[in-house]
Amino acid sequence: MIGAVLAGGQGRRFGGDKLLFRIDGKPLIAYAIESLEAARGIDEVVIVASPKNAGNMEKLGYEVIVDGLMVGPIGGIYTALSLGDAFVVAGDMPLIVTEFVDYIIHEFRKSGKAVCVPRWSNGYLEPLHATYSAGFRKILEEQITSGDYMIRKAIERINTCYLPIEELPERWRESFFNVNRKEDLRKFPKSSF
Ligand SMILES: Nc1nc2c(ncn2[C@@H]2O[C@H](COP(=O)(O)OP(=O)(O)OP(=O)(O)O)[C@@H](O)[C@H]2O)c(=O)[nH]1
Repeated sequence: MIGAVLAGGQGRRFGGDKLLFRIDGKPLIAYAIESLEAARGIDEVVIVASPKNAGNMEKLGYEVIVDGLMVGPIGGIYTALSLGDAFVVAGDMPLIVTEFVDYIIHEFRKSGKAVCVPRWSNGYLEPLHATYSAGFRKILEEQITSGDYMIRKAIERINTCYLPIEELPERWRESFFNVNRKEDLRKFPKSSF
């Protein structure tokens, strides 16, 4: 299983290159990478970068695959799946709980389904903290070709393994925390920002 970290956004709300923004001396994206590297279910971590970000990400010393589509996170997942089954996260999620990642990978394998994704009781999905099979790439391709880039719609077309978030340990929820704006860094406990 690949661990794929998406790094193709523009960071408009943050105002600049947020994934390289250093928190306690470490680039924001490194936090997500290290949490995935620690997961037992993940063999290799790859950054799925925009052509613009690829060089900088390579400099960090990680494996990079270039997303040539650039149609948003759905294209990042599509690119990651060219390498095989993947657990996909956003690069701006610094508090990923490794135990939760392993739980999702375990449930994915147990279910035999094409996707395993956490879901809130109001129906909201967390598709950037989910496991996808390589076979789901075909469905994503159809969705992208249709011109509608909503990941959710592709997921809802197939028989998916949904994990009810409210029934899981509450401490795992910090996994979903992501940095959109500079102010969000204040919520990041490790930061002295
Ligand atoms: N590979 C890839 N990753 C993407 C793409 N668009 C967004 N991402 C990543 O997906 C995650 C969520 O992105 P967004 O919140 O939509 O965009 P953002 O750049 O983080 O922030 P804004 O520009 O402020 O919306 C981040 O890790 C982005 O780097 C894309 O086209 N390709």
